[in-house]
Amino acid sequence: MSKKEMRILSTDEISKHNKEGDLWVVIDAKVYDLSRFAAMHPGGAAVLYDADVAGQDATEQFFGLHRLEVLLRPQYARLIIGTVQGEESQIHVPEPGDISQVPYAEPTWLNDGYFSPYFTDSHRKFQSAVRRFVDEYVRPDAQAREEDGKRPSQSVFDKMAELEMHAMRLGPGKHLKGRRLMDGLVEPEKFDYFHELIITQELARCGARGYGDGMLGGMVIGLPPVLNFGSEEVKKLVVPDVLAGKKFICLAISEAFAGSDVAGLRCTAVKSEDGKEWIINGTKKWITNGTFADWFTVGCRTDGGLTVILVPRVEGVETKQIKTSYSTTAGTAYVTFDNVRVPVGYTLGPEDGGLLVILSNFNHERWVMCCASARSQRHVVEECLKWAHQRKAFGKPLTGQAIIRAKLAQMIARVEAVQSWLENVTYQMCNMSYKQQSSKLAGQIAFLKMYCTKTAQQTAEDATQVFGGRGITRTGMGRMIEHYHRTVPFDSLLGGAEDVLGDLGVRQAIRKIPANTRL
Ligand code: HEM
Repeated sequence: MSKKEMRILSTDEISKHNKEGDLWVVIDAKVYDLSRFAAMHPGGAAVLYDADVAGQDATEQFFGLHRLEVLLRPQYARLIIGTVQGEESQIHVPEPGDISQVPYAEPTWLNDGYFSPYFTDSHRKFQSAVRRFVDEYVRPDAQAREEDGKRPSQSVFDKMAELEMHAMRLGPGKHLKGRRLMDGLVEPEKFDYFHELIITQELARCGARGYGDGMLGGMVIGLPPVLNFGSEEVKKLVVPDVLAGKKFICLAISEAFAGSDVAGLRCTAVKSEDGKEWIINGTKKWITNGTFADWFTVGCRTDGGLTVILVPRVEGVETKQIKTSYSTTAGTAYVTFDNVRVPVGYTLGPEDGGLLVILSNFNHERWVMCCASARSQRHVVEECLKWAHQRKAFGKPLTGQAIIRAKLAQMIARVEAVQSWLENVTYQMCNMSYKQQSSKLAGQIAFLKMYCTKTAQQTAEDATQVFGGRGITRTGMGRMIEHYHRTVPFDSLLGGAEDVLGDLGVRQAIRKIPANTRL
């Protein structure tokens, strides 16, 4: 209905429409005609004929039971016939790009009146553009694909490619040279890890974990070995199409036989008699984006150790979807290589020196996961604050219960700690050479990831208690919490299991204790 046709209705008039076949309800100063909808209402017709609802202002009841997004669906927005005389809508409908005004819903650097030693004007402009883009194009696709399990839409990949977002997700480096980043907002040489953190955190706000990995998680970990260790010929073959979002690549290391223990891999590569080809046999498991990948960066056992080899989807390569507890939109695959022949020129890094190739990428991969995990955790804090504020139980909002406030306190403290530590590590990355990062940050990043994912799980547990039954329901008020609680273990396993990482950090620290130190 156009604004012109909107009627201004008195509360007296509205209250007369309070029965079956003639039912009006007020929500946030807008009058909804539910006469025909009542029979189709998912919550049943009876609740709408209640004396407190029919012909009355049911705003509070509505928001105790539904998310704001319900009212924004076009089929429901059409039910509005007018507004209440002398009243104005009080509820803010977020616009693409908006910064949330809920305390702790944003990292401090994005809140008015707070300061940051790390984020510059360039980062702020960049954040604002990325958020608008994600709100407009990525979030709707994320929610739809998370439901139907298909991979992220090609139209979204294409739009991201126009802005060079795929290239930026690999971090600062030579691969950005000559590219127009975010419509020219950042010069390639000025792009740093804080810009990358922003992209990762903005994407994580979609609250769709399977989609988050489907959104080329495989590229973020599978392409760096090509960029850093591939021949010029191989790079030319692979990099342009992958960064244009036209072809897909994944990292294929873990197997049913070996996960964190990369030295125990069983997939083999042997040279053909003429020495010109590798012949690859074996299997890989949990390969993100594997179902739709055109290229696989594969860790293989060779005569003298491990070798990383780029494998195209050729004869002998097969991929099967693995059903995990997040959606199939991530394209998690079981991959089999059956006498697959690839040119020896596709070797990435030194023959038998693959361990270095694999390890060299771990810090960045884990740091990316920390960025996403910290932001998802914050999204849950926002959901809990909003819910506790609008939901009434025992005659008062949930925020009136001390036990709920205590849970919120822990959640907020955890997410603030995680983000502050993350920003510190990111600052170190911006100022260290790659070599320095490997020696000084491997332990820091391992601990940070361990801490991010431990606190994430505590927050998932607390949030589920705060939401009650809704926290275990896939639709409605608690759907974000149900999703988070179900998918939170992914971060604690992918890129290095929590306990393995903690141990790695301690072992590195022990090695660096000066030999001449004593209590
Ligand atoms: C414009 C008006 C309304 C629309 C479009 C609407 C729509 C919906 C939808 C789509 C659901 C499914 C759950 C979800 O997606 O959140 C639902 C559930 C429900 N609705 Fe409504 N509704 C309206 C008004 C009301 C009002 C005024 C009440 C007041 C009592 C109410 C009570 C319920 C209940 C009890 C449920 C079940 C909630 C649950 O399973 O947790 N609805 N409604």
